Amino acid sequence: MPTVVSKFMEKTEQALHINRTTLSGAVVAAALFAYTYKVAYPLITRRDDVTNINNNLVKKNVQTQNGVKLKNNLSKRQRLRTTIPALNLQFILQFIKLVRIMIPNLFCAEIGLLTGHTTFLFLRTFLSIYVANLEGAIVKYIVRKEPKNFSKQLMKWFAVAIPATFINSMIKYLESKIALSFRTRLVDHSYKLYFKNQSYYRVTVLDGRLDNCAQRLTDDIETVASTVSHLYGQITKPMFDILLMAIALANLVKSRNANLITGPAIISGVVVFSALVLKLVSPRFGQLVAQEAEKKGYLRHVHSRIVSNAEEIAFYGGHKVEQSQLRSAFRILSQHLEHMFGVKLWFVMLEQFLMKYVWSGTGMIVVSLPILLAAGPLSNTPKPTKLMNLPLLGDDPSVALSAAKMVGGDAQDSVSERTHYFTTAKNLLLTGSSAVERLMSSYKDIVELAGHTARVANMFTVLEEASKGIYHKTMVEKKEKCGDLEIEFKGDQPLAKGKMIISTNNEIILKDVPIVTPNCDVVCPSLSLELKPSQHLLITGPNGCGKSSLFRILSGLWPIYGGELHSPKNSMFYIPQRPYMVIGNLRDQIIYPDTATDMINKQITEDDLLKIMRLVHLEHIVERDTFHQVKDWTDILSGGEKQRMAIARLFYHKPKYALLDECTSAVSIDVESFIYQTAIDMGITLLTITHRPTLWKFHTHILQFDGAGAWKFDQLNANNRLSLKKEKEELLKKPSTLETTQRLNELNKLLGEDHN
Ligand SMILES: Nc1ncnc2c1ncn2[C@@H]1O[C@H](COP(=O)(O)OP(=O)(O)OP(=O)(O)O)[C@@H](O)[C@H]1O
Repeated sequence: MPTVVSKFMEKTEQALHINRTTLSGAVVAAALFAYTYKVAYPLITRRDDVTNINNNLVKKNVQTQNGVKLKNNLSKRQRLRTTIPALNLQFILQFIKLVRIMIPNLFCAEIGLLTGHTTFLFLRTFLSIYVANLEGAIVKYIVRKEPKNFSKQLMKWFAVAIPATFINSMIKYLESKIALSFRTRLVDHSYKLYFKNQSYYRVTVLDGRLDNCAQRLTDDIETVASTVSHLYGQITKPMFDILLMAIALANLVKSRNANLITGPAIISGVVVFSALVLKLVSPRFGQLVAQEAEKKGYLRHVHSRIVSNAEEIAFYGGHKVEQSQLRSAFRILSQHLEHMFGVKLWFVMLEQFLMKYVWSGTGMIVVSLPILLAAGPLSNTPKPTKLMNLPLLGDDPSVALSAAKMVGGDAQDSVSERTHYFTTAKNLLLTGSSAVERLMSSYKDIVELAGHTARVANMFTVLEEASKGIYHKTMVEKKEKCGDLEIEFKGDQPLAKGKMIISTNNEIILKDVPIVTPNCDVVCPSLSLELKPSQHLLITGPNGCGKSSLFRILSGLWPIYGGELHSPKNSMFYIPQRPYMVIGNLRDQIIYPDTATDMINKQITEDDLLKIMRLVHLEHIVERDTFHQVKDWTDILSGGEKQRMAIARLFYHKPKYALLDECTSAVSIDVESFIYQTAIDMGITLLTITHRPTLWKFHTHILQFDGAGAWKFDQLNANNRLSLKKEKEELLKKPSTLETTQRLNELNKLLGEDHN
């Protein structure tokens, strides 16, 4: 072996015209380059990790209010490190999870598509070898000046072109079909999770783990599906190529009576060494693409905010601020891309150097070894090889003969025979090495896939957990005690220990239920009340005292951290101050969230809808636009019209309880009173948040929050009004503070004595 190495060095020195010292210097320089890269790169990414954490902290800091402090940064950083996407066990587990969604069983359509794709890939490998030989034969007949044979081969060549182009197109077609099929499976799965138990709300409000769910649901899923489909072909095809080339090459080398161990051993050694070097210096592509997706998502988010608030921004003339925010979001993305390009530049350079030059050089050395190390002029007449027997060469005897000559059939001319051997072996090696190159460069794609896989798999995990009521709101400082309320924590997360019970007698009962925000701020430590059907409740209190939060708790949107909530199933209908308008026609606005089929099943006709529209004084819209015009109703309807449309929705659904959150603030007082009376006549029990005293008379009970966690639940009658008057008189005697002024304003509104 040492003699082989020494001879190899000698030949290399001669070939490159350099001495041994220069050669050793080059090797040391290459090693130094690899080492520097390995040391420098982690430094770059370490800085990147910190930037990323700081960005996250700043973002979360803005979100956390009411004195909630940030948690220990160090443990966060450590946690972040462990979740950096890369080619590791975590990626494999996440990938298996996605594969089980994309290919649910062995008899699904995707397996059929993959089998078809594999068959076509295999056929292409055979076909390219066949075409290569056919081209060789064409060249041979040109050289021999045999027009008849030349035409015959050319006809074959054209005949082969038809299946060849068909196979190539089919490969592309099937790759796209597989990508779409995978995407459909992933999208179906994610939509199911996204809409299960209001997860779309929970992940945005209650959970802090998914920063931009829309980006993951669209772009990331698409990238995972198309990359997996592309990688399948990119890995399978080179494997076929390597296998077939290796068989052909082994037969060829055997024909030279050369050692079958040394050559493959050297090639394998070099390939393994290059793979190790590349792995060692490879940038964290997974992490980089995950960060890129996050930044793209943020840019998209800023754009969509401008679209949905265009009118407000235009009124304020806020284009400068919005433009600077858009620019800054784009700058963050472009800086990241620049950083990525820079990192890729060095890696691609090294990759090209190893794969294009080191491998080709090694290949040339290996195929030349049987010639260079031969003891004298070639004495053995090479035997016909198995290569000739391969069906790949076609059934034309002249082609087979030509191949036989190429691999050494012409014993009289040893120089030309050695040239033929070398050329054939080199061609086979080049095809094989380009296949290995494609396989190795797939590594980069796989690591990039890891980034997108991590984002999609994490999204599935968070959606699954959110639908089960498991949340992780990061950066919340433990507030174990607030007034009389103790919140129990498991690790970092507060435990929602309250009970939700379905009421069988249609009553709403709250027993010691605290109102706690998703940031764990306790707005009211304990609330108890009982409400029967037809007991209409008026809810009052200063801003931020928890009125709307009570509705969120009653609707089951927010978890309850203690006590018991009894409420009837599917019997509450919430109407906010700014009602939501759905995509669709006028009928869809009224019946939302019912569909047209639901409406037919309920035997409600368009005449009934027209009657409802008359009740809310919107019949002119039906006359103008009909029930079937699809328009952007959010922009077309005025604020008051939208509120009346939401009331039309209430009259259509006729729920047991209506949760009305200042939902008629833009409706004129006479129409408002009519609407309230109609709702009561329909048998709907009202829970109303309002500051309008004119609505007093429609309610039987009152719940008053004081803004400091205390509350009063009472019947609303003349006595009650008297007690409010008494409270006002006492307040007037006290020195004026912010609290007393606020309460006085509140009482004035309730008593209808607000003269401002
Ligand atoms: N999604 C949320 N995450 C964290 N805190 C929230 C969230 N929504 C509301 N809060 C906080 O909960 C508290 C009560 O809010 P709520 O909306 O119930 O007030 P409100 O009494 O309806 O006020 P207003 O009369 O102004 O509508 C406020 O301090 C608010 O900042």
